[in-house]
Amino acid sequence: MAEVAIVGASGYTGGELLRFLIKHPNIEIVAAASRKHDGVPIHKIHPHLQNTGLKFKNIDPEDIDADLVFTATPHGASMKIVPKILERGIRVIDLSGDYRFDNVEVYEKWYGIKHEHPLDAVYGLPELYRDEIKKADLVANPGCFPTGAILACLPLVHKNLTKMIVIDSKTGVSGAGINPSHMTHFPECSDNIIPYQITTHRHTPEIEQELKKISDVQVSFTPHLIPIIRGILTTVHAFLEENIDVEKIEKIYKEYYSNEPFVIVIDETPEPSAVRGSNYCHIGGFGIDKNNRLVVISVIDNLVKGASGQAIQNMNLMLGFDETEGLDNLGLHP
Ligand SMILES: NC(=O)C1=CN([C@@H]2O[C@H](COP(=O)(O)OP(=O)(O)OC[C@H]3O[C@@H](n4cnc5c(N)ncnc54)[C@H](OP(=O)(O)O)[C@@H]3O)[C@@H](O)[C@H]2O)C=CC1
Ligand SMILES: CC(=O)N[C@@H](CCC(=O)OP(=O)(O)O)C(=O)O
Repeated sequence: MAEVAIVGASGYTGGELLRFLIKHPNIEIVAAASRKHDGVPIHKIHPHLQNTGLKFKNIDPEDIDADLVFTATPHGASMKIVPKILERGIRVIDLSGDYRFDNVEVYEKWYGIKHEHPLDAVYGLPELYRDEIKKADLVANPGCFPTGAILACLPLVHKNLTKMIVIDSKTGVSGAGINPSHMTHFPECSDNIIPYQITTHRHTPEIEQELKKISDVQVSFTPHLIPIIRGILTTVHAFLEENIDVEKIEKIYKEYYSNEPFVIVIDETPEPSAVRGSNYCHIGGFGIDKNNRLVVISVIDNLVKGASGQAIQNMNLMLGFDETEGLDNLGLHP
């Protein structure tokens, strides 16, 4: 059994880590850290996790003893915690944006904060960096929008079929975490659609960083908050450099993802409800119009493939388990 701990266990992604790890056959949870809920049984905050015997503990990250620690903490907080854990020889998967950037100046510009402890990390998208993740001490788990967007674009950029990609994403409200804000207040976000951070969202440079490593593409990104709890639907508009049939595009996507356990290229139009609660990404909805604009749609659950499920996929790779162990949940529909 491998021993793991979760910092930020009282939050939404912390709750999802607990949900999957409780059932993982090779894992023992040795600490569910929370500053606010010391001694409180986890079901008082995560009411679906009954009869686990686990309690939150206000434990200093420096005192955690485990084989691997998940830091499910906000950006800015992770950079203060992660180095202290790594210094003690414990491997870390950080769910925040703090370690996702190759260039710390890009991070500081888009996040608007100074990075106190830059470190080398592996970007935790198994579909791109599986071999590097296996050996990594620090994995920077990708952002939720970048996961859905990058997966929807990878086959195209690998084949160099486009230089211009416009990404339009709709997200569920749980993407904003457990603490309410004006935008996530029920009367504001229900029965409504809220475009936000137009041209300024910090996931733009993250998507661009990974796609530009493969080919020279320009990326535009706009997020919208929609009144669902979980899920991200991303519509990619890619302006094609050559005339190509949509059937050929579908074939390229199916071949590219043929060996991936969690990415399925479907014949139907993707809908977020089909991946709710699961670690799957569905890609489909292919079409090409008279302007040679290709449309591709991806869906993920922001809390699972967009965060905690992907983090467990990375943990499985790091600890030498089957990549799909503990993630065999097919999801819920409707
Ligand atoms: N929600 C989502 O869909 C996704 C989130 N992420 C990222 O994952 C991380 C966690 O997100 P999420 O679970 O939604 O966030 P939440 O706000 O729901 O939970 C974060 C938890 O971290 C703890 N925390 C906050 N500040 C600190 C601190 N300074 N030191 C230690 N613990 C702290 C809090 O617990 P307590 O006060 O009890 O200690 C809190 O419950 C964030 O970086 C987020 O951006 C990534 C992808 C998707
Ligand atoms: C609805 C909502 O607010 N969503 C969040 C996405 C958070 C996330 O997953 O990304 P990070 O891990 O990079 O913080 C946002 O747009 O900032």
